[in-house]
Amino acid sequence: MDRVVEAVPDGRSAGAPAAALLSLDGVTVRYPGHTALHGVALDVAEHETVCVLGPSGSGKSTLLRAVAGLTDVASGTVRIAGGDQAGVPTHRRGVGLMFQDHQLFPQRDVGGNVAFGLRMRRVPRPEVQRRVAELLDLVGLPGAQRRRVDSLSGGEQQRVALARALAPRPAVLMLDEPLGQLDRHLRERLVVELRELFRELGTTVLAVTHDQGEAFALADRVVVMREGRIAQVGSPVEVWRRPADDFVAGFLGFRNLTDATVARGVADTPWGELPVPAATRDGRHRLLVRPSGVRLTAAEGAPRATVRARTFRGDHVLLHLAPERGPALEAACALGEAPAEGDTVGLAFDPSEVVVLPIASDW
Ligand SMILES: Nc1ncnc2c1ncn2[C@@H]1O[C@H](COP(=O)(O)OP(=O)(O)OP(=O)(O)O)[C@@H](O)[C@H]1O
Repeated sequence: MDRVVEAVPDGRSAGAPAAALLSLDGVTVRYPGHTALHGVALDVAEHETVCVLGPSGSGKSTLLRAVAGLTDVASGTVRIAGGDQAGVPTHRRGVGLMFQDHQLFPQRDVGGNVAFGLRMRRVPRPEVQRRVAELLDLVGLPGAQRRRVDSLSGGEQQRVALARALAPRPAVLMLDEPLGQLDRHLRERLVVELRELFRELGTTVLAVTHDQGEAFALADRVVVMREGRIAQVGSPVEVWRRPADDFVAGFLGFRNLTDATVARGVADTPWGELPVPAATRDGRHRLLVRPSGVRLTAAEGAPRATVRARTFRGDHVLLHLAPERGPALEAACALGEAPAEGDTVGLAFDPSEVVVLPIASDW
């Protein structure tokens, strides 16, 4: 039963890692007429990669900007290596930035752009050339030193911006949608290479991305934001297996969510009765049933559903089901066993794939 999961009560404030290089404490950011961050607390350990996820407008970019000193902090503290950054300008914070709107220098060629931070730090020319070549290889633009920036596609420019941010090997590298415009194939390759590179360089990374897959592949810990607050912090596995609440579960793409009343290990739900993890207390709960916990069965008397659609998911098929009772359900099904659209199937539920969430959120 190691896959039985209960929502972690402290999921919203998962433990601070040791030796925080970057530390936010009670950080509030206000724009005219709008509070974008509400007392955010977050520690990022040295050498750690933390990815911030969340819906549009939840404050992800504002969090990065507050750390970088690009946005005023109304209250609270940002510390880097223990030092309070209040009043410290961006260029003295030891942070490397790659932001969506961070333009390249159009008058410089690719090599000149990547070398910029190194030249500012008076790194010797042969070392600059070596590092620039190495970084351009890494981002998939080998030998592009002499190319004009305006001759590059948007995706290529993004790769140059990434190389430029990495070049000075900053203490904290901050990335806002670093791979946003790249095609999937390149993104997947770069995520793996970036992770290796960050490990090798010992870089501490705070990144914002819309792409869950990217965040989960890149991060040691993910932060899920909601309306200017942290909804959950944890390792990708923790967050995936134990979403702190309904919001996080929904944000991760889980659709099988329902209110339920539990008595003696059985939940009364709109889909009928289903078994829940043995440790679940009796009473009202919010339940998440993972698609892998919705099984098809030929058993007599099982609740029935019609297959509305099937989505190919690489190693399985996601079935979109219309149950006779209750709202739509998603079920993960092995490739060779997927029923056809329009088929009627029997349903069974696996309690080890049922997650018990808090009934109400205090947002
Ligand atoms: N300069 C500004 N003035 C006023 N409001 C702003 C400003 N910048 C951001 N906001 C607002 O603050 C909130 C948080 O914005 P932020 O850009 O941090 O969100 P985000 O999570 O990064 O969104 P996205 O994923 O769309 O980039 C939003 O409601 C946004 O409209």
